[in-house]
Amino acid sequence: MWIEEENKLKRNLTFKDFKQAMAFMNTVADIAEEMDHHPWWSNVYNKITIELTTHDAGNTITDRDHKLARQIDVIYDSMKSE
Ligand SMILES: C[C@H](O)[C@H](O)[C@H]1CNC2=NC(N)=NC(=O)C2=N1
Repeated sequence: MWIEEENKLKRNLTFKDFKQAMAFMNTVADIAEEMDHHPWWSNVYNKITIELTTHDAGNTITDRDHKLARQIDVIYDSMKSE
């Protein structure tokens, strides 16, 4: 699950394969645009590292980060069962 470190929420996710990781990123991208709140993330094959912090608040953790984190958990949990 998420850890709080260096004023960021951090989580590492693993997927079935690269395609599923990309599908996840595209789904989250839509949510991030709707929320106008965007992750810092990196992908290597079926693994994604995500860090959430709020730049507008001086790179601290705000409710916007927790809200996006919850949305990310919902999307990830829905894909794991695929
Ligand atoms: C101009 C734009 O609305 C702001 O820069 C938004 C965009 N996405 C953002 N994402 C994150 N993580 N933090 C922000 O403060 C933020 N601000």
